[in-house]
Amino acid sequence: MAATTETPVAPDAATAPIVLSLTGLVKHFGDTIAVDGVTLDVRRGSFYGIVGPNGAGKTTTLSMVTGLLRPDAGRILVHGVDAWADPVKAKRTIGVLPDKLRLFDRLTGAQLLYYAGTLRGLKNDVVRSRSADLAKALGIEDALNRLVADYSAGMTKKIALAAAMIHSPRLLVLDEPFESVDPVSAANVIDILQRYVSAGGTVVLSSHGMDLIQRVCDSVAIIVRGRVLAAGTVDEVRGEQTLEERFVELAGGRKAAEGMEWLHSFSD
Ligand SMILES: Nc1ncnc2c1ncn2[C@@H]1O[C@H](COP(=O)(O)OP(=O)(O)OP(=O)(O)O)[C@@H](O)[C@H]1O
Repeated sequence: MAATTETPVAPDAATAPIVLSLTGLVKHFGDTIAVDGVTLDVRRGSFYGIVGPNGAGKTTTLSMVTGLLRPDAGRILVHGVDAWADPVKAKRTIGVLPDKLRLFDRLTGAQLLYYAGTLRGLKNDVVRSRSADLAKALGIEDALNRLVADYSAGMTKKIALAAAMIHSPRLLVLDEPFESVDPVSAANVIDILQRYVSAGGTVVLSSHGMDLIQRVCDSVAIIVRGRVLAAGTVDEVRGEQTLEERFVELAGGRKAAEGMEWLHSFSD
């Protein structure tokens, strides 16, 4: 894909404060090193993409940022607050869309949003009006009174996204927000997020959608085997290539489709 003039502009490094700072993050699971010294800075007003192959450590990194997993080593500062020394203060400013959605799915969508909003200290009427706004923007108004357990995958993602945003956090950490979401809804969500970023919010998201990251994000980090192999503005990271080409290069290239002839010898 050719370079576009629409590439989002990264916040000015000289003036925009760092709202999320990761230094030397490490996480092991037994003998597996899931995250191996991740260091990243995200500035206010940034739309920051995290990409990497399956198993690269993206979810593990984001889970440490949002307080779901304790790091073995390293430091996370959210708006200058150490996320593991003072998690209550740090979490107040974050909205989280976790990867494995563990929602209270015996609640209706409206009840889930009510729970999310009141947990964050919002008054009843504020929760109700924001729930209505979010449901309308995400196209799930008709589903608000149905049990979340009965939602489709995309609808579940949307209600979780609404729950992450309802308290208008300064920083949104979204793990694969567009997975299972249809293209029209994804475009609506992007629109909402772009307006949020223009107003000074910050988005950090992981995704496998290289075109989407290249189009929407101003900055990106490519994580491979638990390490940041490239980070910076999207244009810095991709250089003369598309982001996808750069990603494939750093991830070790594509494997030639050799062998597997058995798959073409149809057994019936
Ligand atoms: N709870 C866990 N117990 C054991 N190993 C884990 C656990 N969570 C993650 N891992 C391992 O850590 C590594 C990184 O996983 P992670 O889920 O962070 O990758 P990812 O980049 O988010 O991948 P994907 O793109 O497939 O979602 C993988 O090898 C994974 O098997």
